[in-house]
Amino acid sequence: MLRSTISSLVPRATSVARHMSNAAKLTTVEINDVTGIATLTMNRPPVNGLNLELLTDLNNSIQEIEDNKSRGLILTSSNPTIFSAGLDILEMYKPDKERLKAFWTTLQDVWLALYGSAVPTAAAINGHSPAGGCLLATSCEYRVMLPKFTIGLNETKLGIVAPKWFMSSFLSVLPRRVAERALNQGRMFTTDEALRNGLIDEVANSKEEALAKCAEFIGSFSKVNPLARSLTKQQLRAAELSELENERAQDLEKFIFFVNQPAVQKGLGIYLENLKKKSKN
Ligand SMILES: CC/C=C\C/C=C\C/C=C\CC/C=C/CC(=O)SCCNC(=O)CCNC(=O)[C@H](O)C(C)(C)COP(=O)(O)OP(=O)(O)OC[C@H]1O[C@@H](n2cnc3c(N)ncnc32)[C@H](O)[C@@H]1OP(=O)(O)O
Repeated sequence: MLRSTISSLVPRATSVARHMSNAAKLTTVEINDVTGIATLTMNRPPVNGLNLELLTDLNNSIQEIEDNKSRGLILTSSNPTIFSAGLDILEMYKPDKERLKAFWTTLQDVWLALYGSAVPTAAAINGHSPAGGCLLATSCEYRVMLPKFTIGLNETKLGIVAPKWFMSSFLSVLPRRVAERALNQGRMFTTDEALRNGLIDEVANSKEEALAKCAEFIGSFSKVNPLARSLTKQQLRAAELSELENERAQDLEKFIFFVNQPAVQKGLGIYLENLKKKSKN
């Protein structure tokens, strides 16, 4: 922490971004040598569906960014129209028992790491962001979104239930009555609606502008002691984090039980079929 305090006082050499992670992975991390901010990009075509491998790479990348004492983390996508389609439904439909366990455990890890991250976090939402995509975005401290996309927790539309910790992230951003109604309806907000309701903080007209606005937000902490800032954030988020930490095993059990219910499997099958039909038209 002292290192980042000192480095915040020392002007950095001018240079372009430097890659830390290798492109064969489903995420890349680029550190801007001038600002010290890390951009974490999801890159799993076609829709950044969060499967076990993408979640594993996300988790490792967040860890890498924390370990390297980056000045902040910006989460974005390499896809020009999709931030993330949320959880890869194929992980939950007719699942393999062991893989399903690893999948959910890694999702828990990612949420704990991102929501509880010591560094300032922001999401440059450069495309649609349903369900798990919205979870990632609302785990960050700041959101900038491009026009004409959608974001929200649409789980009820799939016949599934957003776990409590998904709701915690949502509730950390939206007023309770807006969150409650949206969760019950499985509402997807357009960019304009998201801005009006406070689900996002700003709108940008291009990905570059979104990244710049995220960097500006992170830069707003440049004169704040990083240790004081991160301890303040951690205290504010401690209750939700401990709730999952203390109930991880039960949360996993509940998920496995719920996903394996015949009615849930049937609903997921129909939802997938409709998605495939839509993509063929
Ligand atoms: C009492 C109980 C208490 C507690 C409960 C305990 C546990 C809770 C249990 C479960 C909770 C689980 C939580 C889940 C959260 C989720 O994230 S579920 C996923 C929700 N996601 C969606 O609904 C998004 C669906 N996708 C879309 O809307 C569109 O695809 C999207 C707008 C993202 C992009 O549109 P477009 O660019 O037109 O692309 P296509 O629709 O053509 O899609 C391209 C191909 O990708 C496939 N695909 C899309 N999304 C997904 C996905 N999420 N998973 C898997 N596959 C996906 C799509 O089928 C196309 O495939 P094809 O090319 O046809 O093969």
